[in-house]
Amino acid sequence: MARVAAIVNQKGGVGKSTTAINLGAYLAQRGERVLLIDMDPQANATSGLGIGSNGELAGCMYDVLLDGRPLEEIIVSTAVERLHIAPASIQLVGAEVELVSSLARELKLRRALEKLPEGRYERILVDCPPSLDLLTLNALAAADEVLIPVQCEYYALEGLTQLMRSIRMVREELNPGLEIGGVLLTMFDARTNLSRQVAEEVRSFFGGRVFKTVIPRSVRLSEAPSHGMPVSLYAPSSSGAEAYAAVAGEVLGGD
Ligand SMILES: Nc1ncnc2c1ncn2[C@@H]1O[C@H](COP(=O)(O)OP(=O)(O)OP(=O)(O)O)[C@@H](O)[C@H]1O
Repeated sequence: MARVAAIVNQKGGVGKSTTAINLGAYLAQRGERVLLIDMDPQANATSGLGIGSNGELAGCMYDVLLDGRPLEEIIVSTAVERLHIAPASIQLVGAEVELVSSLARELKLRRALEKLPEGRYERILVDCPPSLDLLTLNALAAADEVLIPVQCEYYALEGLTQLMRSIRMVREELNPGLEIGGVLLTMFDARTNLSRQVAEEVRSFFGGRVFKTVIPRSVRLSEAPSHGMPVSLYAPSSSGAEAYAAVAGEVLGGD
C-alpha cells in the first residue's frame, strides 16, 4: 500500500504547495512512484507543475469527490518521471459547500484511494487548502501521516494548537492510525534572529518530530512554479533544491 501524507497547515502561504511539488519531485527522482493530489481550489501545485494551463485536463479532484469519478481517470503525468498528479481546479471552490450534505462526506478521498490499483503508487502526497475545512478533513481521514510546513515568521506557532486539536479529533472519530510525520521549517532566513527564534520555539514545541533539514528562503523556489517546474528541474544546484532533496532523504530514511 502507498504511504499517504497530508501536507497541512491552515495558515496560508507557509509553503504547503512548494513542499508538495518539490518533495514529490525528489521522492520520484529517488525512485518512488509518487502521486500528488491537489486538494486546494487555488490549484497552485497543479499549475506549479505546468499542468492545466491549456485547459487540457480530463477532470479534476472535484469530479472524484463529488461525482465519484475514479481517480485514475483524472491523473496526469508530469515532466518528472514517476511523478503523477491528480489536479485541482477552481471548480473545487464549490466542493466544500456541496460536500456538506453528502453521506460520509469526510471519507470521499479515502474511498477514492482504496479503488486505486494495488501497488500503482508507493507514496501519495496531498496538498491541502489553507483551512481546516472538509477538503482538509478528507485528506486527514485518508492519510497515514501529517506533514506540517511552518514558516519561520512571526506568529508561526499561532494556529498549531488548533491544528493539533483537529488531528486528535480525526484520530478519535475517523482515522486512529494518523501520525505526525514531521514538521518542516520553511522560508528560513539565516540572517535574522527572528528565523532562529522561531526555529527554536518550534523545536521545543514539537521536539524530535521536526525535520533536521530547514528550507531556506530561496528566490529559485519561488520562481520555479511560474516556469511550471519543480526546483529539481529549474535550478537543481540552488540552496532550496538541495534542502528539498535532503528532506526527501529524511522521509525515505524514516520509513
Ligand atoms: N522557501 C521559500 N523561499 C522563497 N519563497 C517561497 C519558499 N517557499 C514558498 N515560497 C513562496 O511563498 C508563497 C507561498 O508558498 P506556497 O504556495 O507553497 O504556500 P501554501 O502554504 O501552499 O499557500 P496556500 O496556503 O495559499 O495554499 C509562494 O509564492 C511560494 O513560491
